[in-house]
Amino acid sequence: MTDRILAGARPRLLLIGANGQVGWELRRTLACLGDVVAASLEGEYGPVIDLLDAGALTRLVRETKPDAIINAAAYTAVDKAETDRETARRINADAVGEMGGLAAELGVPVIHYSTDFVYSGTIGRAYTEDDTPDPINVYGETKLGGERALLESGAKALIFRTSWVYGARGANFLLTMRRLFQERDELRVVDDQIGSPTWSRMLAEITAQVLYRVIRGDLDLDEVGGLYNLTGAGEVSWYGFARAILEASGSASKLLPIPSSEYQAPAKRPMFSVLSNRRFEETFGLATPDWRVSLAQCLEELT
Ligand SMILES: NC(=O)C1=CN([C@@H]2O[C@H](COP(=O)(O)OP(=O)(O)OC[C@H]3O[C@@H](n4cnc5c(N)ncnc54)[C@H](OP(=O)(O)O)[C@@H]3O)[C@@H](O)[C@H]2O)C=CC1
Ligand SMILES: Cc1cn([C@H]2C[C@H](O)[C@@H](COP(=O)(O)OP(=O)(O)O[C@H]3O[C@@H](C)C(=O)[C@@H](O)[C@H]3O)O2)c(=O)[nH]c1=O
Repeated sequence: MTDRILAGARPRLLLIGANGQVGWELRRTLACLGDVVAASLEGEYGPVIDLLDAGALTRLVRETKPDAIINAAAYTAVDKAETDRETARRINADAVGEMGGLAAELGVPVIHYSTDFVYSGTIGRAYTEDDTPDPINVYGETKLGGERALLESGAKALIFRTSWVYGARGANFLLTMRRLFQERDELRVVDDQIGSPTWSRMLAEITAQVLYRVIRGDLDLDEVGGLYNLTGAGEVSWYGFARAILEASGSASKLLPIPSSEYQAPAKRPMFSVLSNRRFEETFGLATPDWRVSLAQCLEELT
């Protein structure tokens, strides 16, 4: 707990990446916990922050003097990252390490997100936090770099490794499928990549529940800080996820399962990247809903 909070002030929460899928939900959810300084690339809801601008993060953090930093910014264009490694590395790894250093200087916690793509997807069972990462694409490599840089920075940090994030806004598989079902009579989707879809709102809400306890001093990150898997419960292929979206949409489009070999993309994707949430559940006493439950709730908003 910072001196400001001990003195009775409302926590000041610096949210970075406030206009992304998860960031947009966090801006609303975190408002219950304190005053949110919602920074983003274009400055839609607060200060502008470009993580590629050397010195900008330091200026923002020193000016804001936050009681906690929540980082939802990232380079998430998986295919583009293959030919834009340097930019992805600076945003996903270097800036995250810098954030950790600044948080350590102020003695405030950082919450950050990582991905199932730190794994190759060849282990054949749900990954635990003890499994050794072995990314097979540039995005995954740079996100792994960010995890390590943050853990080595000396900051009190929570890293939530999540997967297959979707929601009612932003660039995501749910919205892409809904658009394509309108535009095309037939759609082919890979049926041999398995993972766990995660609703951006659910992730934001569960983050807020944990952060509430951290800010109050009920959870000590010297004890429980570190890496946690945190995804929607259950597993499905992209095809299975698309089918659930199709069935809810009432579209007459035809949906065909295909093997990954028939879907050409610049970046390789893991074939089985289900993550076990057990460590998160046991540590924080919270469990995520099955992906079908969250999908239905998200779709209620879109209809
Ligand atoms: N999407 C997914 O399926 C998954 C995401 N994650 C992780 O979850 C977190 C949140 O992801 P999600 O919300 O889906 O991602 P989004 O791509 O929706 O949001 C990322 C945000 O980062 C911003 N950003 C990009 N470059 C910069 C920069 N140079 N400076 C400042 N901001 C920048 C983007 O701005 P702009 O929109 O203006 O480009 C965007 O608002 C990330 O850490 C991601 O790696 C983990 C697993 C799955
Ligand atoms: C649009 C489309 C995609 N696909 C396949 C391609 C890919 O294997 C899978 C998902 O495609 P997308 O490009 O939407 O998603 P992708 O960029 O692979 O999603 C990943 O994003 C990053 C940020 C993460 O961290 C991961 O957890 C994961 O969510 O579906 C089809 O088979 N048919 C289609 O028509």
